[in-house]
Amino acid sequence: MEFLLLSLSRVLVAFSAVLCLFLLLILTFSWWVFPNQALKKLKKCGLGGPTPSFPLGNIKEMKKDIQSSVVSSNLPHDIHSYVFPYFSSWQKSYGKVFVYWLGTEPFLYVADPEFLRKMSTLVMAKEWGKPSVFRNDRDPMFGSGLVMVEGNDWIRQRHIVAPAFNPINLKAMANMMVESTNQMIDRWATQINLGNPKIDAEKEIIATAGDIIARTSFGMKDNTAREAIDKLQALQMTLFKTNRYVGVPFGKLFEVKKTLEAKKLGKEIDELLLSIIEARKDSSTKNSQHDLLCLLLQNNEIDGQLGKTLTSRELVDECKTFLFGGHETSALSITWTLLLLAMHEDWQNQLREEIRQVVGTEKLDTTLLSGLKKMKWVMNEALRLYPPAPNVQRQAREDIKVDDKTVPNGTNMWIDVVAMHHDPELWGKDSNEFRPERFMDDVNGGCKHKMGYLPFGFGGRRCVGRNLTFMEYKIVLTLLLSRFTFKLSPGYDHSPSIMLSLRPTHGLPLIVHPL
Ligand code: HEM
Repeated sequence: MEFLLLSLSRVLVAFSAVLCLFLLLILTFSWWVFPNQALKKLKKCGLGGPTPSFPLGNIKEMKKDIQSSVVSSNLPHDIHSYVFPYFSSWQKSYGKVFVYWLGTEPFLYVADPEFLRKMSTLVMAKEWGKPSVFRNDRDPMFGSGLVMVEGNDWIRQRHIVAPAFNPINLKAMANMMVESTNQMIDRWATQINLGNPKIDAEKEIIATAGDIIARTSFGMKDNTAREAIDKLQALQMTLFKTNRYVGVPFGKLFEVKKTLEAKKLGKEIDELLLSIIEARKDSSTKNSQHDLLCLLLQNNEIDGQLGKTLTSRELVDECKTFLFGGHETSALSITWTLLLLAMHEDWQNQLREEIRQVVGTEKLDTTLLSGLKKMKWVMNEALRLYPPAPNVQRQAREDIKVDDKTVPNGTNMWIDVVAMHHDPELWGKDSNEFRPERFMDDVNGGCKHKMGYLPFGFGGRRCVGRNLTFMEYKIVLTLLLSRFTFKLSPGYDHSPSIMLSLRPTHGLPLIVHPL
């Protein structure tokens, strides 16, 4: 018996030793050998950048730079070195195209529109990848929805999703937008009547945009949709407000609690959305409503005959993408505009006058909104100075040769939209000033390169929801400007920050007065 126990313990010791050796080998290869091979290859391909340390890559410097960055009080719109201090300082040493590392994942930084143009003439939309490291990390938020999917699956999904956003379908959603905005206006009026003209505009606009996207996605102010939006916001906090180590091998082990929390929230959101979708499929009114879900289900039926459909899983992921992507970005484009208009009362007055001339002062006729030209310039300028989506991402799925450089297959790409939108070489000396008239005669705002202005991304993967945003933007601004005048509250603290999207960290308090 004693002999048996002794033999068993020896086997266990030997097994543990082999296991440790195996783990050590995995760590050595993933933390050292593979990243070093990739680093050498990138250098050989002509791509330099800050030296990474393994296994964190350049994460340490990035975190340190964020803590020490200060927004310039003279030039409040010169935000690049504030929101991306590390990119701003690396640009000075390595130029507008270089490689940096998130853990053991190489990222090609691009702030040169000509480099981007050359790459995108070589790679078609369906051939681009989305960084696997982000796809994996953000799975609870976007799943395999249109934002993340690649190849033939992307073509199939885009083919079904894009028609839902055509102008005729969007027109049918305008009334829902007007109704939600009017409810916000009533709240503001009540608060002002009670003697409190200080409105937390960011919070209000985010809530209203949430209402609008719940209605445009699911047709009604469904509490289930509202609950899903609240959970998506909690998920965003969990994923982007923590000290996580994306790209670092086994990085999730540093934040097990947050990872599990994100998974749980993702699952709860999926269940909520699935219940809405299944109920709609069984509903007798499924074909008579004018919301995005109804349009997706209709397109699904038509395309089903060609064997191209969205599965229930994909429908859930699409709805999740609309709820989060469509809500947050649109709300921020309006919020940043309110900041800019509060700082430039002359533009408030110009827009008010345009509204009076084009749409009048009676009940809003949304078919007239396309005549609001100056409002479009203001929107474009706000999206330039404060792009809600501050970067665009891709991953190379083949070697891409641009002049003397080769971007190897598998390299992730981070296209720095904030940098390009503020670059004086592209926009001139006044690149950090609010000058909507630069868009008067040019949809690119006079940018010296047609790929230097990318608020909605580029190529075949450009944002599918932009027309919905334009309509929402014009409705909310028209109704607000027709009722109120506003200026910045003295308590406003200008500190934009990145939480996936570009947000005002401490909200936007405005002092609002009825006209
Ligand atoms: C101001 C508002 C918005 C901004 C700034 C914005 C920005 C973007 C950007 C930068 C991309 C990535 C494009 C690329 O990779 O080249 C994108 C993609 C996308 N957006 Fe938007 N977006 C906005 C509104 C919306 C709305 C309202 C919806 C839907 C309700 C939406 C749904 C999507 C979807 C589904 C994609 C993926 C498209 C694809 O990969 O084929 N977005 N958006």
